[in-house]
Amino acid sequence: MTVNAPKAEAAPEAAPDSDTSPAADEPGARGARRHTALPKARILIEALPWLTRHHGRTVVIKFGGNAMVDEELKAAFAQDVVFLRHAGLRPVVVHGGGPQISRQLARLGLESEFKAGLRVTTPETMEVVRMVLAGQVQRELVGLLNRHGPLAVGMTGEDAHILTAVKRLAEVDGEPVDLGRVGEITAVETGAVRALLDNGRIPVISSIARSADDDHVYNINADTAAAALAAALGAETLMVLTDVEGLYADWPASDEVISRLTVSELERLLPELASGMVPKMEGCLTAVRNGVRTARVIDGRVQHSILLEIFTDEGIGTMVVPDDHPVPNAAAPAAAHAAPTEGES
Ligand SMILES: Nc1ncnc2c1ncn2[C@@H]1O[C@H](COP(=O)(O)OP(=O)(O)O)[C@@H](O)[C@H]1O
Ligand SMILES: CC(=O)N[C@@H](CCC(=O)OP(=O)(O)O)C(=O)O
Repeated sequence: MTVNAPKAEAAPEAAPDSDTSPAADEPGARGARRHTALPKARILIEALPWLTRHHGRTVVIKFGGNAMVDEELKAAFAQDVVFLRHAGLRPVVVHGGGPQISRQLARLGLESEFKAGLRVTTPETMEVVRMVLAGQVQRELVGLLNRHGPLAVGMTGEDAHILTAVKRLAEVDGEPVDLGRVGEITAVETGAVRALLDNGRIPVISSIARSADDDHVYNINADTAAAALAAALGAETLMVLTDVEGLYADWPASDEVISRLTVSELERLLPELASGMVPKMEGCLTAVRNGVRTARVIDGRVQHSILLEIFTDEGIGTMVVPDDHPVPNAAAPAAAHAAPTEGES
């Protein structure tokens, strides 16, 4: 048994502890090292209420194509998700890749056209969507996560009937508009996702759905797919990572972020929102209406934004809560995301 060692167990990649070196054996050296490690212990202890609160809970994280800004951010995203998994949560990643799809279409000389915020998807476009989401973006995320161990398993909504959809029409100026192979989710089959979670894995899901007649596949907005999955899994939290700080109250005129919204407040606000935020906020609304405890839109450009959101009272972004969700103590710092108390997240 090691008593009062500066570190009971070295991190796998850390240099071997220098306990046995002559310098470390000098009486002052041990005391000083213990002292310098204390802030780390405090940070860990600060996270205890959140760790307790979220243990064993499912968190669906939507990683948007616009938030995948650089290699460092993507690596930090993967670290956060693996951290959640090792902290006893059950993270599920649903990813987008809109900009990546548009780039590939441009390379092929195909145009990207959006109506009501959704990509007009011809059968030819659908092939590119599937190739980019399942063959590139998903593979990259799975690879980044699996640098930390055999954790992530990639799937699309087609696999094991996870997502089934029917054709979705958009509405533009009050008129129905045909978007081609864009789908509206009609059923979510969570068996395969739950089995992976029970097995300690991290499912990484591309936003593509099968059609009920198995005739073809549908392009699904990734925010919508993440929200449907969060609801079907009975997730604790839906976390949408994007390229802005959260929902701006008066975008683009001001950058004042709305930190907390109830379902009723969001319902009133929704008709006024501009296109990028519409699927996100509709998704948050659907998720919370269907039992997800909180849905959050956070800034994916901030390194470790997921950990900040889950484990600290420095929560960032916009949080959507049920109407009867307890209002946090207004006197507490960062009131919208203050430390969890009974019934709070
Ligand atoms: N009220 C709003 N608050 C914040 N962003 C908004 C708002 N209305 C529209 N947007 C736009 O929505 C964008 C995010 O949506 P999107 O580009 O689809 O991102 P992602 O790829 O992460 O899904 C922002 O970059 C911003 O331009
Ligand atoms: C129907 C529809 O618009 N599908 C999206 C799917 C990807 C997506 O949603 O990616 P982001 O999350 O990065 O925006 C698209 O084709 O761009």
